Amino acid sequence: MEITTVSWVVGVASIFLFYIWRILNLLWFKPKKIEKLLRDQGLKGTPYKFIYGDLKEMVHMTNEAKAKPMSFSHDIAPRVSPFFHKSITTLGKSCYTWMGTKPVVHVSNPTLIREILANYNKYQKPRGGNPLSKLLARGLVDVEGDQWVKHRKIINPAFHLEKLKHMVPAFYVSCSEMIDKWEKILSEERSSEVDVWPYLQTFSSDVISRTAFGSSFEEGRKIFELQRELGGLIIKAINSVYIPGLRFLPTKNNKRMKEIDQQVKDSIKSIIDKRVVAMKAGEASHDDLLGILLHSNYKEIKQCENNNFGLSIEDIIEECKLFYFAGQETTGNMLVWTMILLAKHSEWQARAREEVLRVFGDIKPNVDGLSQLKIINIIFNEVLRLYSPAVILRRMIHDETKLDNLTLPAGSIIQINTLILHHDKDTWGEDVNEFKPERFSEGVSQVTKGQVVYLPFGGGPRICIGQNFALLEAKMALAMILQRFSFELSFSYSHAPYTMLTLQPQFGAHLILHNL
Ligand code: HEM
Repeated sequence: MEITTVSWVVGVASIFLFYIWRILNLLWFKPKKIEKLLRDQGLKGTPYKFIYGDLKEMVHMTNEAKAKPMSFSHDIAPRVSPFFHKSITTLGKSCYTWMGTKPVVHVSNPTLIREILANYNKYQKPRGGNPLSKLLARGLVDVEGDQWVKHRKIINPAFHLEKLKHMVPAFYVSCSEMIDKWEKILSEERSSEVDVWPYLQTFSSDVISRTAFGSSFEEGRKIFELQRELGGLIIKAINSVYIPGLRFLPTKNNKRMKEIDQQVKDSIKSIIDKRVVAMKAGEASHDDLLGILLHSNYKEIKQCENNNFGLSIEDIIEECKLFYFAGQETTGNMLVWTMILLAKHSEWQARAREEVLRVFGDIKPNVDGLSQLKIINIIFNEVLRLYSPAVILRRMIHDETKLDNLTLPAGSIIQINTLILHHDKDTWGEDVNEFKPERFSEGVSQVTKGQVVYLPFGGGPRICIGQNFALLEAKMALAMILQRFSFELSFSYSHAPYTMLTLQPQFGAHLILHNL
């Protein structure tokens, strides 16, 4: 009896010690081993700190930077990415930091960046973070390997230039609605202060609702309002709590997030069901993103004569949700920074307006004319360099990988600091922090000398699928704005770029609009 009790106690103690060892290994010994491995290869980095890695310092530095606006300068990396900026400045352009227990290897060598972005099977999108972020966006951004090839092939036709032409009327209507609101504000006086940021957000959101769902625009708008609420709740959850596990409890916020997710899925499904019925009756439009996607999916299934080859309805729901998250905020941001920069650099605003008036006069902008806007093109290039909406690109390796002369352990995160690369003196020259659109006048590859150092839309096979869509939309909006208004910075404008997923003006974009 006693012997049985002793063996039972020994058994339980062994299991207990085994788990303690596994936890300690995961949280301490393994990261410390990785740290030594990276250091022994000559890479400098921050020392690993228990469980959190650099998370606490990152949050602290970000909060400190966010506490006050900066003076008007385009040298924004120290405010936007204070921790990564400091790490790269003090440890070198190639270094490592810690995201919890995972090493983050920062890569800035253009040849290695090219290799990472080209090999999408080896260097995959990071996984295993907060499961709540899955509610935000899945679809194309969240698949790998053959699945990604299949998704991208079916979705690609929706973004062909030929198809995008049909979306231009939706860009025009959404922008007219925004301009009407500004004209109403200015109806009493010739000039008025307007925070243009919320208007540009609504504009880019309406564009996606219209172009994604066509005639079901109003239903689409409601869906995207819910998605915006969901986005806010998710960011709050990710930012406010960093005690592992706590964010997954059934709190009021967490419950609301799941509720919205279900509502959004049900509503999109109902739009799709109606559309499929209309398609079968030969009455459906093929000119909006959903129509093109369903058509392309149907073709793929028919060609392969097997339902397994196409996307499921669940997949299509996720792609529709993704269009909103990937396309709304990014394009709104690009436009808001363009307006802020043109308000500050009035000579470029005048040159852009001159071009728009020369091409269109005061008539409605059309696709052919938009493709002739060269000054606006170089202005966008420079805005996307200085104020890139996506400030970092991340990849993860699942097996030990050789990158140049480094051996990177499985589970490492690879980080390409787009914003910091775009502000690197060694690449762009002494005037790196000046707004000089003319640097792009001979094209992007001329200024970058063909190197992979300019990545506002990412690069390689997984480059942004919506870049032509975004640029056409932004050109239409800017052309229409320049036809009607001139603008300058208001005294109440505070320069405070910061990231909430993408790069935004923290205190809005207060401009003085003048009726022309
Ligand atoms: C100025 C506007 C935009 C910017 C700056 C931007 C930026 C980016 C970047 C940097 C990536 C690559 C991410 C990575 O490699 O990890 C990306 C991917 C993507 N973007 Fe955009 N984007 C914009 C507009 C849009 C629009 C309008 C849409 C759709 C309506 C869109 C849909 C997507 C999708 C689906 C992907 C994933 C592609 C894939 O993984 O194959 N984006 N975007």
